[in-house]
Amino acid sequence: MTDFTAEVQGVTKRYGETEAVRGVDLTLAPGECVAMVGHNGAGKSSLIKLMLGLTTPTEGRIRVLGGDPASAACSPIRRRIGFLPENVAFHPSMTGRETLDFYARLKGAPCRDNDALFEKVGLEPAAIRRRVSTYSKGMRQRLALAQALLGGPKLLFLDEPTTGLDPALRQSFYAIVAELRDRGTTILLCSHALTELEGQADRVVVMNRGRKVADGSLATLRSLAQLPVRIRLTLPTGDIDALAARVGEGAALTRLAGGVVELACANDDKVGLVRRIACDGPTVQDIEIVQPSLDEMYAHFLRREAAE
Ligand SMILES: Nc1ncnc2c1ncn2[C@@H]1O[C@H](COP(=O)(O)OP(=O)(O)OP(=O)(O)O)[C@@H](O)[C@H]1O
Repeated sequence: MTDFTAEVQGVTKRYGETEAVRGVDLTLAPGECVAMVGHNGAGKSSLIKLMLGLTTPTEGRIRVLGGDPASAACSPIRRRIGFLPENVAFHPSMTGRETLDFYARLKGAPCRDNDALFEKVGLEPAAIRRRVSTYSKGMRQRLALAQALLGGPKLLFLDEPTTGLDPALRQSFYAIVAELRDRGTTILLCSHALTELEGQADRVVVMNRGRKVADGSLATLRSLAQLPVRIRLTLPTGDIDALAARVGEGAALTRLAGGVVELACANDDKVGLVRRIACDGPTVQDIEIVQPSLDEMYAHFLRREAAE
């Protein structure tokens, strides 16, 4: 018996000549929210389909909620899994309520819980009565999320859930994700919108051409990547030369627009550098420390993989 909600061990998935997933090990612990990132064709959807039991591994082993998700005996397990696919297509002539009732029956979930689900995802009663063909992209995505939440899943797969949503909708979407995670739902979230994943995920898994090339918390990935930290300073233009003399060669200095200067240094050097600047140095009006973004770390791990 394993403590993990999902466990992928040495899994390879081949479609003919194409190796979509190559020797991947991955675990999802109960209540964890894990972000999976990777280029188009990196193998993210293939991995999700394997964990859903829609396909079977060419090599390796998968356990989800204590069983093999693809086995016929595990349909009770599959009922505890929610899935929001990348491109959701609902029948246009069905109303929101008819659609959710239909999926509830397929999943063996009680239709009486659907009103609570509509409320959770923010679909108003008037919208529920309308045909899906009249829905905006945001409303369709809310309905898709309600569909994924049918039956109160213990494990939730969200494939590109916020594509095409406006910033306010994305925020409300992530608020729902945070609430689910707080209640113990394990979540695997795929996205290309790396910046918005920062602060949402406990762990980030980076996929490249079917392989897992990095796996850890943002802090772990930052320390592995050893990318420079940027210190942005606003100061009078006349003081920039004095600043350059003071920081010496320990940090690369770049002049940005609006009297802003950026210093790039190793993370371990940043506190010492800020002290040197602050002590009787040039007149600094503002200071901002910018950690490497998930975009930069992602690019770093892909470069490293290519070099290897
Ligand atoms: N059913 C299939 N038959 C043949 N090849 C497939 C099949 N499904 C996926 N592939 C191939 O496997 C590789 C991985 O595809 P996958 O859809 O898993 O990537 P992805 O990371 O989800 O990409 P995207 O971000 O574009 O959704 C790609 O080369 C794709 O063409």
